[in-house]
Amino acid sequence: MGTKQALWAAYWPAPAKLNLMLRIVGRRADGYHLLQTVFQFVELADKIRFHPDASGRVSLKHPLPGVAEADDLTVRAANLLKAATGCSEGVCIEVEKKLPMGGGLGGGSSDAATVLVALNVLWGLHLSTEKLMELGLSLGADVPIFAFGQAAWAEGVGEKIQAITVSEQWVVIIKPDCHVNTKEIFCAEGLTRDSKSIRISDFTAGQQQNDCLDVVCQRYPSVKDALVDLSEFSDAKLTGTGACVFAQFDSETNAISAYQSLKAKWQVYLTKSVNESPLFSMMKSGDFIS
Ligand SMILES: C[C@@](CO)(OP(=O)(O)O)[C@H](O)COP(=O)(O)OP(=O)(O)OC[C@H]1O[C@@H](n2ccc(N)nc2=O)[C@H](O)[C@@H]1O
Ligand SMILES: Nc1ncnc2c1ncn2[C@@H]1O[C@H](COP(=O)(O)OP(=O)(O)O)[C@@H](O)[C@H]1O
Repeated sequence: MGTKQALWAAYWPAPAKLNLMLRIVGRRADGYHLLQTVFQFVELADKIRFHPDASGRVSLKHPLPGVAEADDLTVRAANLLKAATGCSEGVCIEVEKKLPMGGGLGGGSSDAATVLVALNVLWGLHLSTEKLMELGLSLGADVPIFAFGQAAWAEGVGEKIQAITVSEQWVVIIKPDCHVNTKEIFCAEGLTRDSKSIRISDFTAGQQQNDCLDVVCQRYPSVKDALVDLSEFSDAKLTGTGACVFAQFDSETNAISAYQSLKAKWQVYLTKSVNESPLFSMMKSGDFIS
């Protein structure tokens, strides 16, 4: 890893995730749904920089519109780390937001995980990945996968995680102009909640449905429109509870051509899927971007 100075000057990536499939296989006593899902990362990422604060306070350089500073997942993650370790350090967190909020790409959860992983290094806390994942789970169901950092098969509410290798491809993502409320989808009457549990080999053999798809398309017509438009180019899927939809391409030329055609009508992103989170790739390579 780089020198202390290089680490404090670095921009730490907080990548988006895709759910390559999502099955709802049951429900816990507290109402939370039991899932089977496959997570993979993409190179598209928020970027986070940390500035030491001798006062011991945790603050944000640029609060996000519509999110109170104390509710921001990055601030909550840093305060959680302090409470769990008794660390008296302070930090000002600077987030360069690239990921659309509330789009099913997990940006807030990823920001929180990057704060946990980065401050563990910057503050010299030496917490294990398992401990960071456990702390992350108390912030949100999607935080542990980002602290784990490898594409994974996940069960439970997303906390029982097993690394898998899936093919890395070019990806085109459309963010429809709507905000899907995750809670509303999980509360919907028509939601499939009794899918049969499958094995990883079933997923590999092609069982890759997203059980939220029908309910999301009924309630959010622009998600359905985006799926129809993207399907012209490749198999299109919903990530998580949406609103984003994505398609994978093994040819860069085909991905660029889809991106070019769609961008007149949609907010669209061209990126690559990766099995190792760019956060972990950066830490392993020691190639810190400042
Ligand atoms: C569905 C997934 C798949 O990756 O992603 P998103 O598309 O939302 O990002 C996640 O499990 C989302 O996890 P997370 O982002 O932490 O969910 P939250 O916003 O906390 O959930 C909002 C509400 O949805 C319901 N909920 C959420 C997750 C779950 N497994 N069962 C549920 O019933 C609960 O009522 C919860 O209060
Ligand atoms: N640092 C953060 N970045 C994004 N959203 C945040 C953050 N902190 C709190 N939030 C809240 O979390 C919600 C979900 O954000 P996000 O993780 O981007 O979406 P999703 O879970 O659909 O992928 C946002 O609408 C916002 O209110």
